[in-house]
Amino acid sequence: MSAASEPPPRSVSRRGLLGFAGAGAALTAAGFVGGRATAEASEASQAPSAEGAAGAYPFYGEHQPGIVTPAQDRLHFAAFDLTTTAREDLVALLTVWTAAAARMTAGQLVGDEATAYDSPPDDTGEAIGLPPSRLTITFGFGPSLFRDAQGRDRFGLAARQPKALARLPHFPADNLDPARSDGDLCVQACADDPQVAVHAVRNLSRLAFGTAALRWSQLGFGRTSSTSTAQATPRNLFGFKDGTANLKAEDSAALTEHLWVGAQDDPAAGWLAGGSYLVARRIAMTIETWDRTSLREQETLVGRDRREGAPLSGGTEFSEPDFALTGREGKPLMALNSHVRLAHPSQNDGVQMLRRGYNYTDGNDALGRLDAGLFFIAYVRDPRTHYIPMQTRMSRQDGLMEYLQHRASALFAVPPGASEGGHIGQALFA
Ligand SMILES: C=CC1=C(C)c2cc3[nH]c(cc4nc(cc5[nH]c(cc1n2)c(C)c5CCC(=O)O)C(CCC(=O)O)=C4C)c(C)c3C=C
Ligand SMILES: [Fe+2]
Repeated sequence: MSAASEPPPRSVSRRGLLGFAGAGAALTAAGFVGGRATAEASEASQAPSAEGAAGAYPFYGEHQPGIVTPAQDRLHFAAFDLTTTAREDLVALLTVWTAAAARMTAGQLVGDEATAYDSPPDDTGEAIGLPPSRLTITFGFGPSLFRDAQGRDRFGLAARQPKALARLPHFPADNLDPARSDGDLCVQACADDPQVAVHAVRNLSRLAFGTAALRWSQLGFGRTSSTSTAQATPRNLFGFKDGTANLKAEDSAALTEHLWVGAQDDPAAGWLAGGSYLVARRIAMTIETWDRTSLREQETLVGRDRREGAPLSGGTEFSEPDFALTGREGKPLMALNSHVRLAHPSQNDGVQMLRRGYNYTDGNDALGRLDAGLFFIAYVRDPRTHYIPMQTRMSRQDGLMEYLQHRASALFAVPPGASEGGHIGQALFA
């Protein structure tokens, strides 16, 4: 389903209370899927929250939600490592996660509120009474799910590992923290309310207890992209519009060409057809230095003007840059080391990506400098053609790199959407 035909969010309140086997029995999928109807919980009588802010996207569909879905305002991203060695535990986890994700995106609690008074509640509770807030939950599989660091087949899946799913290479100037990089599984939770996004990751993490453990996580605020032509372009922490020339949900031909994995892309990994690849990079921005840089220099490095986001070669925000145009001194108006020039499809064999990143701030250092930046997320059809060459070139030549540090990195294969009654990644295990 293209985003243009994606059903609009429904307005509901977070209160339906279909049954859910508690955390202890969480991984017995049947206990979850067959859940008991227990509509008598106290929250069920709460008044629905305000309409309008209450949009709900369906979880099931051809593609996973949270990719071409109009980017929400908040992010909670998490990577998990499996602690089990049993394939059936992995399948049970994906089954339980799928059902829980469908419930939470619909604005429901994950479990049965009518649990024994002396047991911990099935749902952690902090989203009770909150609307769905356009929550989407998107799951991905890391290379280490297929083979461990020694190349051993962990779950009998190695033969089906996509060729493009390998740890990203070390790029020039990378300064990565391994503890914040990679992971067997990932969960991207996006919503307009941070509490709803955090609730989603927290409950999925809780359901994984005994099967998978949180490896790293990242909060994001302020989307740094538009994924629909209906959205206004937001700004990143450098103060520039970000997302202008992004792939947009309405351009279904471009999505087919650059975003979705095709059925013939990798015959051994046919299970990924209709899915995509998710690149995650935690990029620290030295904003104090940036803030002491002239506007002229800032705009030259980006290649666009700060106010309108128009290319420096002229026009308005959505005008195509003219890389041949030169100024009075004979220099190109779009500098050779400008970010937009180096990232433009014309410099990258025509490839495009769907960017879906968020701003982040995580405190400050002893000198009072903010630990802030961009949690870069991009979805691509094939990272070998659509990300790695561009990143290599940008790491070497992009003038913005003087103000950036890539601190974490991960790549995940994002399976297609699940159908009702099935689970995420089901075709991988068939
Ligand atoms: C390798 C991919 C990219 C990384 C990493 C990246 C980091 C990054 N970008 C900005 C700010 C802007 N990026 C803009 C455009 C843009 N960036 C990429 C790719 C990466 N960016 C692409 C493909 C594009 C589109 C290029 C085009 O077709 O014109 C812009 C301009 C506005 C826009 O079109 O979105 C800004 C501003 C930062 C600050 C950053 C790392 C922190
Ligand atoms: Fe960029």
